[in-house]
Amino acid sequence: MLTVDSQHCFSFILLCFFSLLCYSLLFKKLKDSHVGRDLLQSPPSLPIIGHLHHLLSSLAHKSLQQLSSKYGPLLHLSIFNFPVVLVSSASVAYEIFKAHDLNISSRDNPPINESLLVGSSVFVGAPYGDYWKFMKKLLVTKLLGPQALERSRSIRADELERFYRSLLDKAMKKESVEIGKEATKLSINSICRMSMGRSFSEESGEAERVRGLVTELDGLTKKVLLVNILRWPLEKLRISLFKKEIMYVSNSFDELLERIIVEREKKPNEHQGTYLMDVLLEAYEDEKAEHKITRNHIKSLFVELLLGGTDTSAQTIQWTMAELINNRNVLKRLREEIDSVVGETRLIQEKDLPKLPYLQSVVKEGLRLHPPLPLMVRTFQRSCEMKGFYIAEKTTLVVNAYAVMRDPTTWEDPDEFKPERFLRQEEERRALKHIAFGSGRRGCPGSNLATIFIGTAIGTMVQCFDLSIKGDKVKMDEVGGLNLTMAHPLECILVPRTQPFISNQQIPSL
Ligand code: HEM
Repeated sequence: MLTVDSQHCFSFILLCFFSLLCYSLLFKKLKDSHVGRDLLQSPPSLPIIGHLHHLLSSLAHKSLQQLSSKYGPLLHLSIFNFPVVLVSSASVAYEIFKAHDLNISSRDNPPINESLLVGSSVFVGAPYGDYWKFMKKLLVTKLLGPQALERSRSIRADELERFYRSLLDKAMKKESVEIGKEATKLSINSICRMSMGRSFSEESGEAERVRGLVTELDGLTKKVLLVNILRWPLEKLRISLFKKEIMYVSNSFDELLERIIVEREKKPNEHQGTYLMDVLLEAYEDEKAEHKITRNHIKSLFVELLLGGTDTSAQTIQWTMAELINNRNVLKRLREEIDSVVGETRLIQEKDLPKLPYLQSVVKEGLRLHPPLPLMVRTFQRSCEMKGFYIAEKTTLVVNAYAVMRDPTTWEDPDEFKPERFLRQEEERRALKHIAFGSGRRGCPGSNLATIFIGTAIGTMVQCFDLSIKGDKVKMDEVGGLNLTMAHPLECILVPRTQPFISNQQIPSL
């Protein structure tokens, strides 16, 4: 097995050219059962690598958006002869998620079996089947469903207050605040306490280490996507792409999570049945459990929760605050709503969110313009027809959520930050134009939690502080990667606009 890392990537691509030339001469295309049927339109491509260069481009979602605005919302791409269907409009996304949901409810695991990030133990990449159903049920009942969220409300209230106090402290010292960093702390601490009953210690440096690993993992997402999409040709050629980098981050998480698991195993009765971590450990030790799980299954799930649940919310908080700073009229209206509903004597909390429709619209609009995961990848399990076109089994599906949510045929002024659109038009609220959380049975199970994180964090900053930045406007450039990240992370000086609040937790009637 050949292992390739980033510095050798260019030579690797050259090698691939030659190897795949031989490969495509020696092996037949996947299947020819579509002969005589209508095939999707395919934009011009390069020899052998096909459309791979669009996915390798620094902003893949934009490169694919340009392709679709020129050639149409439903396209056939090929990568080394392996078929990919690209969806870029709300109407096609609607059809695919409604009519083909079961058929596209799997993603294919890439073949670094031993890795916690992309190996055989992952949940996000697990095929739709018994293991996925077992884990999804636990995730919903123990962490992300409405009743679980109700039970963990006081943890989030506590962490929101810690977030507020940290901002207040920096405001008093006139220190600039990196909004993304503060938001990451809020979401990591909340998710860890909600799922394991503990957060990582700041004093021992453990918390900083975890944030560092989440950032490294974030930087790996594009490589992970490539490994995913190139899975079949790489397997045939027995090449393992980016293995060293992926295994380094995977091993670091492994070490950290093993320590936590051993700690808990020493005190088996301390949290029995309370947290997701303990329920999983009970299932791991129970010979008769509904589904036999391994230690790696538990570790992989926690790595996925840390990545999928924390950076996504933190990025959205950062982008949306940047939009508010650049659109002062929206900020003014939002502040008026919060002042009139929450007042100036206590800190906003999540129970206020249903009474704050404009804040909810601001969150939706932030996610519409800046979806943290702009490309969603699935696999067609069986061959099917879509809009009269034939799609072969095992075709990779890429839904460009970024293009769908800026599609000028369905959104008025698609590139403008206009939260009112969600208040004004009933039609705008309908699902599937807004697909920041995906859709169907593999859609994001953390959407309610994410909406709470984003709504309360933005609400706190708008309610409690005036924000200023260097220069007139925040620069809104995106940086390459699979996640939609700000090229110039948002830094603000905060000035308190309310008297410091006493703790919400001490007000029993709230
Ligand atoms: C702004 C925040 C978030 C965004 C935009 C987001 C977006 C997404 C998207 C686009 C998917 C893939 C959906 C699809 O293929 O249809 C996904 C899957 C997932 N998300 Fe989220 N997410 C967010 C926050 C969270 C949170 C807070 C959690 C949990 C703590 C979470 C856990 C997951 C999991 C476990 C999956 C995999 C689901 C499966 O494969 O069945 N996400 N998310």
